[in-house]
Amino acid sequence: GGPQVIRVPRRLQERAENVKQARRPRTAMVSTVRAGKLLIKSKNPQLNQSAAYTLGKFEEPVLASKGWKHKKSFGDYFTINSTQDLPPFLTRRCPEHPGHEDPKQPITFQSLKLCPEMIELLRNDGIVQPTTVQLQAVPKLLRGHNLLCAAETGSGKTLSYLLPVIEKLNKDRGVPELHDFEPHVRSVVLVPSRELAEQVASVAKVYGGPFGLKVKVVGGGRGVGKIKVAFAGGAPDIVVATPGALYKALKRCYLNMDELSFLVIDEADTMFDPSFAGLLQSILAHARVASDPSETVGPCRKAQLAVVGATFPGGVGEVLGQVTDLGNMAVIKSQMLHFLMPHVKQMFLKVRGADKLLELHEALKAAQEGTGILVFCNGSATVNWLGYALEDLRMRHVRLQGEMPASMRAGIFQAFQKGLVDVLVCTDIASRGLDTQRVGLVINYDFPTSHTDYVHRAGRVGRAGSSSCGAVLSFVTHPWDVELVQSIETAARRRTSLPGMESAIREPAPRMDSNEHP
Ligand SMILES: Nc1ncnc2c1ncn2[C@@H]1O[C@H](COP(=O)(O)OP(=O)(O)OP(=O)(O)O)[C@@H](O)[C@H]1O
Repeated sequence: GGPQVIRVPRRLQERAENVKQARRPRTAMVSTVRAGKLLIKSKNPQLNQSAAYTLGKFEEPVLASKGWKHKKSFGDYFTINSTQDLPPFLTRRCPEHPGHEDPKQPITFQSLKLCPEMIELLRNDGIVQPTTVQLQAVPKLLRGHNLLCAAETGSGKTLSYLLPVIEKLNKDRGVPELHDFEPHVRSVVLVPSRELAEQVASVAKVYGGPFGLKVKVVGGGRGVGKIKVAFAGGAPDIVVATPGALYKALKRCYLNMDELSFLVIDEADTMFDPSFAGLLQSILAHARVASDPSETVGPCRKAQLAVVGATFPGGVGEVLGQVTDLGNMAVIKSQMLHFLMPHVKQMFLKVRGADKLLELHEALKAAQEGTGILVFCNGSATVNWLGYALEDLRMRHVRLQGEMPASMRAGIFQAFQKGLVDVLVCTDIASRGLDTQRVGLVINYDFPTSHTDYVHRAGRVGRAGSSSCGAVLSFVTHPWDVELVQSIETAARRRTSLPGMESAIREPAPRMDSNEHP
């Protein structure tokens, strides 16, 4: 007979069509490109994503870096474009700020109740409007609170604690020095590297010096003699120190923290990292930390504690909860914490290990003369090797890594900072806290091994006071780099914070009672 006709019921037909739809590649279904600026620009234009496109809540983004574990992907690239010209932490107007009468007027430092001399000093440096973190932190510290302050890189955290510290030290001159042999220090700022200590101390001198406050800096690696000398001339008002050096000074009684009014722990996540945590606890044992503002006044006053940082990955809250009562700390957390910076262009290039030097050379040659460039490597050996390779290519640069002797490290960062040389090849030692207003380009020669390191390295550009927003160029070589790249790309496309860092501050671990310790 004739051909057999099988009739498929209409309902079944519809269902089959639905399945086909769902199986169709997503790119063919949803175009992520709209009119206007691109957020993600990929080598394959199909994978571009417009700034105007919003990803659905349950929609999985299609990533430009999807196949990057595969060898075929070498030569592929994509860019996360900047979507705004100004950094998010600059305040223009803030109608919600109490005491700010006219919401149309920009807020100035006047509204922060700093003394007129200080406001004048700031104005001389072109600092007129407080950043969001300064706006929140300064009043809290002036009122005597302990503070946990989490705000993005380059948002002006240094002044947010130094200004109230200086203001209060200036107003309250303390008791005259009685015991010369053991100088009493009134405030201590702890930072993880000697370069950062120098930098914070120089800011403290600029704004504390005119009020007659004495600032000293002590860093490790130079023997106890140097530490002793630093305190030989009597008690400084502000000591900026690395934990190792401060601990030595305390142990040998070159310094005493009995009359301490302020203890600041900057770059908190590094400081609470296992490599420093023990030392930090020993230091904290020398300080009497106030548990509320009423204890910070009077003859038996205790010290205010400020813990400051740009990244608070999971775990920090726990360690912190063991050294201080988190319940009594005022918490400031900026809205953009752990987000990719929207004002910085970030490029990712999948490149073979053997081609990295060539790509780096091209990028350095293409950069505008006079632009500061940081080239990050994951280890000291790579910094040294790359240094020799760049010498062969006659590319002028300086190097900074933690395994250099302290004498060699001295002055290197300043030389770069002053613009004597444009290229600094370094490890993550330079990613933490160093203020690099002149840096226009960060190059990840080696891809960082954590989100935290990516955020801090990228945070060396686009800082408050920088003239341009700058850019980040990352070389991606190994399959194990790819997952991190993919999660960064996903966060960019979804406009969310980087994963794994969200809850560290909001949900601190409950405080462990001392008698519960094993
Ligand atoms: N209100 C302001 N207006 C303009 N520039 C400012 C202001 N406050 C600070 N700055 C400048 O911004 C730069 C960055 O500040 P700072 O080094 O304190 O950033 P940070 O938040 O500590 O960053 P990081 O997390 O990288 O340590 C400094 O050069 C500082 O002088």
